[in-house]
Amino acid sequence: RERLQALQEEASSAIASADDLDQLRELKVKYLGKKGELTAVLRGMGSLSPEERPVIGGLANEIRGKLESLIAEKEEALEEAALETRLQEEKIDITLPGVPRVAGSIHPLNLIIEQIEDIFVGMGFEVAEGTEVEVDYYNFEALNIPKDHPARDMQDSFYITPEILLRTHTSPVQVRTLEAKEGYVPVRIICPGKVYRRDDDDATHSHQFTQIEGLVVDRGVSMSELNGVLLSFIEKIFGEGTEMRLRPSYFPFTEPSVEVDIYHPEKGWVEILGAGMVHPRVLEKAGYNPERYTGFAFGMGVERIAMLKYDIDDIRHFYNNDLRFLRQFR
Ligand SMILES: CNC(=O)COc1cccc(Nc2cc(Cl)ccn2)c1
Repeated sequence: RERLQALQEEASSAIASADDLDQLRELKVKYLGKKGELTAVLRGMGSLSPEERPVIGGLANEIRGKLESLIAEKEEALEEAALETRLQEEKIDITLPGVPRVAGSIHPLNLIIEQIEDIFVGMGFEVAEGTEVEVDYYNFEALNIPKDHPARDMQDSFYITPEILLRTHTSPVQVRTLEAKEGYVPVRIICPGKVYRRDDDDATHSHQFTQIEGLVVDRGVSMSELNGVLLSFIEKIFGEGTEMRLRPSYFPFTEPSVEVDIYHPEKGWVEILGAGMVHPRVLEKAGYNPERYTGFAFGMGVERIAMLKYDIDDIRHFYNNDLRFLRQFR
């Protein structure tokens, strides 16, 4: 009897002080398991007298029941505590702002190039591209720019050898395309690309900039078609109702030549591109009979268009890769 009492005391306090489920499980095996201490007592009952056996057996079973419910309560309490701990540790504050996904974005120059390409492709133009390193013939000679013309001076162009240079416009691509078309019409192309000039580098000039030229050659192409194509382009880029005007100008490769202005609400009339009817000598050199075919061409600086459209004050922003600038074009 005393052994049972002592065992109950010992087991009850051990259960009460168990601080995790594993300990509790060990106690369950230790006291109530097949080789447990209580089971051992029950086995040892053979040595008791017949009148003592039922009393001790009853007491032992009573103790077993008590210990089992103590363990069950403790188990529940420990599970409760474990859940509470997890709820505390794994708690998340759903009102916190999400983690921003840093996404890339298209460079503003490429944005504008894509817009301009889409507009002209919508008017039946194809996009033609070519190398940035060119030879003198295609960059100057073929465009009716004679050897002694100022544009060919060393201070204006980057020469690699006396015959090889960085192209100063994308016109060479136009000429090469004309040659490839071998006199077939219609030619309707636009040529975007990087071009290089030795101007000094300042807020409005950069050694490297991006130009887009357009060219149409067919039978009976007229200045009025040029006018219509340009007006349609300007309305799409700068918005319906944008006013356009043409001023007489001069380029060696077009005759007549014009400079095209748009009316900017703050800046007034600003030049955005040059154009003209393709000079007969340029057609001839490219294999087109100027008696039979006529054409028009135009050229624009993409940075200039972008600066006007997005109100950018310094062309160098396009090349400094300052994220504060680039992020504005997400
Ligand atoms: C920024 N202003 C400009 O870039 C002005 O560029 C222009 C103006 C007029 C014509 C052209 N291109 C051209 C091309 C051929 Cl193949 C024949 C005749 N002309 C480019």
